[in-house]
Amino acid sequence: MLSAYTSDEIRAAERELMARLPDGTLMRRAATGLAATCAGLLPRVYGGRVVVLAGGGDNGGDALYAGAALARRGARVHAILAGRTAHEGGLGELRRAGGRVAEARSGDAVLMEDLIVRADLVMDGLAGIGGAGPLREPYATLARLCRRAEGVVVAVDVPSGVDASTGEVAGEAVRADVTVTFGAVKIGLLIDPGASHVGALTPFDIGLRPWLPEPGVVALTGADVAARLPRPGPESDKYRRGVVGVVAGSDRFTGAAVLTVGGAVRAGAGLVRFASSAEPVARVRARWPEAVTTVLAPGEGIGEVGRVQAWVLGPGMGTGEDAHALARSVLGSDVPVIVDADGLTLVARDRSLLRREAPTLLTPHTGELGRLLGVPSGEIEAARLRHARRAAEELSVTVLVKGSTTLVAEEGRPVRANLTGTPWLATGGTGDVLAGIAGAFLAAGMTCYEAASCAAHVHGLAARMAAGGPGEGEAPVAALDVALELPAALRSLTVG
Ligand SMILES: NC(=O)C1=CN([C@@H]2O[C@H](COP(=O)(O)OP(=O)(O)OC[C@H]3O[C@@H](n4cnc5c(N)ncnc54)[C@H](OP(=O)(O)O)[C@@H]3O)[C@@H](O)[C@H]2O)[C@@H](O)CC1
Ligand SMILES: Nc1ncnc2c1ncn2[C@@H]1O[C@H](COP(=O)(O)OP(=O)(O)O)[C@@H](O)[C@H]1O
Ligand SMILES: [K+]
Repeated sequence: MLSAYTSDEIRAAERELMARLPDGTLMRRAATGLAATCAGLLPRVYGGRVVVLAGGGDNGGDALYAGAALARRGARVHAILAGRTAHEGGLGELRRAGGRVAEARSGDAVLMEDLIVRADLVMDGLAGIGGAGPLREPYATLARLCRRAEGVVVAVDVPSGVDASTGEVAGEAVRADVTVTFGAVKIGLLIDPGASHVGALTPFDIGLRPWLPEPGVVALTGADVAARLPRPGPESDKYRRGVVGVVAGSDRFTGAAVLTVGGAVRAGAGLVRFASSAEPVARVRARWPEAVTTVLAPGEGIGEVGRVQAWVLGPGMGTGEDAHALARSVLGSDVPVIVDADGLTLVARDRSLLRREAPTLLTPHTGELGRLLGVPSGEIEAARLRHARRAAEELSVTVLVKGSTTLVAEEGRPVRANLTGTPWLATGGTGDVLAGIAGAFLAAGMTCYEAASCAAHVHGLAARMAAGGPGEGEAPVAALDVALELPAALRSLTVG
């Protein structure tokens, strides 16, 4: 399990550790790790062109010391100072090692721009966990110039401009190829928009672990998911493995039904019971003969569908009166329910649907969450963590918020950030598949929190495998490809 922390938590741990070490030891450790990573990224250290962007704080100090270490190995190092002051020790050491120094406020702007653009490596030491609010000038201009850098951009601890505690980005921010982060992973490195500025995340241990608290955000690794996934034993039968009921689709939206059932079937449900109107039932029967189907008359509830251990409610079911009655019937059951898509629209309109004893998992994208909370989706995308937590608290349910970062929030537990997935998932119907996967896991007896976070992981993994990435050779995926790739994704997960 990967644990992530706020800036305040990191600072408190640093204080404890620093009190036990000679002055400057921690920064030396950080700079040593940073210099080693940078050396590995340079085509050749000797003669390599390195630019150090240094803010006025300790983040700049790390970068200056690391720059000095590279200069001692023969790199041509230029520091550009963004603050009115710079870290004294680091600056002195860089100068002694032969590094050149310019000040962003008074130096030759064209020359500095040229240095950044043409460097083999740019170290971003503008601001780390001490960064607050939108980057001011000249920090913002330097961060913007990093985008034009032809060499590799290495963020020191945190890409400058990214809020280390939340992943929020209020203005300009550095887009790094690599982020070397010290002591522990910061929450903002896992959650978009911050996460998409990080590049390859390279944690470097400086000994903070014993002083870190319980994390507020965690991420499951493949081994964590493998250890949690249901597997049939010798005594298993289809009922014990978990029967999932799916209420999805309508005469207008038949595909959502096929995809949701597909997610549940391919993720390993013991049995899928599917209930809807005649047209989606015909489509599901044709595509997934494994499913047991029931045609519902308009306005009819789930009374005749048979016993299930969990329901998935919503994809493509419509939002009219009959759909509302059907949603009430499903949410009136005494088993866990996943509410997705149209089901969420119904719940946003009539919150009383959520008054129930059994657990409920909502799986909104940011637009749907916006409707639930009465907040524009843009605000949710800018501050995902805050809104995921708020939704879980306000609605007293487990919430899986979809999008470029998927988060699972439940009151009293750390938020789980998902590390798998690919932007290729941004295509119609993939959310329906996800709801089906989570349904299979929930029916197998997992809690909403575990089912949601494991489903997100497996879904993201299947999508990546279907897309064929990372890097060259990727191709678009269709939602059904994700469902079909699920067994391969599940097979690839091994308990560590
Ligand atoms: N403590 C330790 O032992 C260790 C600490 N470590 C390192 O220290 C880092 C934390 O250092 P820190 O606390 O000095 O803060 P830091 O991230 O440099 O930011 C402050 C600077 O940024 C500037 N600035 C801020 N916001 C800004 C804005 N919006 N726009 C523009 N400028 C802005 C701010 O400017 P000012 O407000 O002073 O004008 C100030 O100059 C941490 O991330 C890690 O790298 C490691 O070496 C491990 C050991
Ligand atoms: N930019 C992105 N990067 C990674 N994953 C994404 C991105 N955009 C969407 N996704 C994922 O794609 C899926 C889309 O689900 P959803 O919005 O419900 O679509 P639909 O309703 O068409 O099924 C979710 O799992 C979401 O997390
Ligand atoms: K930085």
